[in-house]
Amino acid sequence: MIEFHRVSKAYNEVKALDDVSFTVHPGTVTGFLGPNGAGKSTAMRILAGLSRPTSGSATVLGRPYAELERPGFDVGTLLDAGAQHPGRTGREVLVLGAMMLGLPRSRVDEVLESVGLAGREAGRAVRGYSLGMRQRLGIGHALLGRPRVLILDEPANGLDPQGIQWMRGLLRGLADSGCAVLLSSHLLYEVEQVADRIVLIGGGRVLAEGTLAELGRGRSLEQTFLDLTSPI
Ligand SMILES: Nc1ncnc2c1ncn2[C@@H]1O[C@H](COP(=O)(O)OP(=O)(O)OP(=O)(O)O)[C@@H](O)[C@H]1O
Repeated sequence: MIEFHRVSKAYNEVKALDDVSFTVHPGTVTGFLGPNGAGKSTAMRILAGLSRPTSGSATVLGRPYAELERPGFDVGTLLDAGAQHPGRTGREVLVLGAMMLGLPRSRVDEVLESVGLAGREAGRAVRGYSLGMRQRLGIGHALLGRPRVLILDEPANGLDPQGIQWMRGLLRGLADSGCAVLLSSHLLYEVEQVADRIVLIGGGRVLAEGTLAELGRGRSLEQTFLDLTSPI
């Protein structure tokens, strides 16, 4: 479970988040949408303990990230696919992550297999990876500890059609097994395929929240997005 309770974040005079409240329940994928600069990354960074809210609270499984006792097993994050050291191989990145969690090497092999990077790809340096391969590695890193909560910032960026289809199945399977998944994306068609609920933000405020059917009322998600976020 993820909960934002009246979260605000100001960067000097810029209000990146303004009184944001919403909940992501176990067993669901929640699409987190909004135009550029809406505040999605800021909200996800606060949730993952990388930034502090000016006021309000963001919690994972009932606690702020910093207070989780087993963060690597509770929550998996993909906030920046470019964050891995370019000189490390994909396997090394995951081995380091597994070591930090006290997991066996066999878990690394399982994850490499499940994200489609097993074999030769695992032994290549990350600097030679395409964006899609980096996203797969980042998703694998997030999944290492079999977390119950996933925070994914634009994970479909750079994935090819097979990759997008794979990720759809992966997220659906994780949610069906009880995970709470928060997924930001600008690929509205993709979100429409996989999300159970939508949180739409603009200018740091929640503009709409609900199931696709509740939000759309017969419109496509793209049309709903444009209707709610376009200046009048
Ligand atoms: N470190 C920072 N310092 C100052 N302003 C910031 C900082 N980080 C974000 N902002 C501002 O906060 C607002 C929200 O930015 P944020 O990156 O959260 O939006 P976003 O919804 O993730 O956008 P995008 O879809 O473009 O990734 C923007 O006005 C941005 O300029």
